[in-house]
Amino acid sequence: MTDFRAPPVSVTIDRLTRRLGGVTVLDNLSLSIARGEFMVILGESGCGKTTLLRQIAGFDAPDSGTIHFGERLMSGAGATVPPEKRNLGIVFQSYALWPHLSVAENVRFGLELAGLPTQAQEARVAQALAQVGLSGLAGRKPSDLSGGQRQRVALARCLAKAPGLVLLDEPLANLDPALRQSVRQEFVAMRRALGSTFLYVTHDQSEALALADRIAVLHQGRLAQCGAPQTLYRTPATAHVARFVGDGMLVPAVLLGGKEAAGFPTEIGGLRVFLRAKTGQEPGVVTVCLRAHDLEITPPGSPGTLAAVAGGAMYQGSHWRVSVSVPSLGDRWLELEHRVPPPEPGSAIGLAIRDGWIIPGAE
Ligand SMILES: Nc1ncnc2c1ncn2[C@@H]1O[C@H](COP(=O)(O)OP(=O)(O)OP(=O)(O)O)[C@@H](O)[C@H]1O
Repeated sequence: MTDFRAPPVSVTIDRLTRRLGGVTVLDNLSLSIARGEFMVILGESGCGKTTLLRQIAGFDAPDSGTIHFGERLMSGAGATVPPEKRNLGIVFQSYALWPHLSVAENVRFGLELAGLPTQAQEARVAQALAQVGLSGLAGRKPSDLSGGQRQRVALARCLAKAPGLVLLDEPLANLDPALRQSVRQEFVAMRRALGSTFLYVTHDQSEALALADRIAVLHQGRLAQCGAPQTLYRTPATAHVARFVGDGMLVPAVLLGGKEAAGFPTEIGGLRVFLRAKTGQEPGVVTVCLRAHDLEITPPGSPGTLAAVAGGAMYQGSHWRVSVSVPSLGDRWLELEHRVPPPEPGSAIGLAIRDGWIIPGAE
């Protein structure tokens, strides 16, 4: 069979600004997505994710800034290439299927518009439906499908079209947790089958961490950080990213000096520990991001630990998630992962800090 897939495109967003109803929804945003990359746009509700996707799809034009696909100017600087001329596949959370058409007709719809010969259309539809496991349901109407099956039809439509760029707007939002996991796997398979560039919008950090080559965190219409999932998790650029990706706990601290063999000497609540920091971080008051697995309960009074008090614990299967309160940090509550039954609430404990990341700059 001939390869009908469109080559993946790169997307370059340069200083894009969009104001809506007097609010700057996208604020001087620049972002480059490589050919064939799986980029996830992550951010809380209202940060501008859908507005950005609409800009890339060509449903809306920017106030300033440009969008290029490869070398080709798509939006801004006088250009407005309409959505149907952008060779896109779009998967919405609402599925956006035609209710009066069958599953196969929905998948075929875009191919008819593209003027593909009937036989080639049939072949692509059959192949796409087989890929998402819906061959047996080709004649059904969308109303006779489950939510997961409907979303698979939307994926099949995308597969059949084989575009250079696939945009996905919260595609799992309407599915229950069990289905989410399996449809998520479909995205991975679809990406492998198409080789297209994927741009996936979500507010769900676990989806982002699981799927992305790189994650772009959007905060109030600006790019807070863009990098590989591990980079965002281990070295968040801002307090917002630390909290939003991996539920980082933020504590005040004092960086005491430059890097030593064990790391950057830092004082947290009166305890001297060695942490990670960006090269060139100035000593002084800083904010530290701690993860639950960086903390450890020790016997009370153990050397090199903070005096703390055990709080409640929640059993999570492989471990307990335990809350502890630290008097020298103003009775701040921290959470940690504990592999054996935890101490009774109210018990005095020691708290060891094994790792932590100093948020760059003074916050
Ligand atoms: N046409 C409009 N007029 C005025 N404000 C708008 C308009 N469209 C969007 N906004 C505002 O712009 C902001 C960003 O909206 P957008 O839909 O892009 O956010 P989002 O990150 O996709 O949120 P969600 O995850 O809830 O879908 C919101 O505060 C929204 O209220």
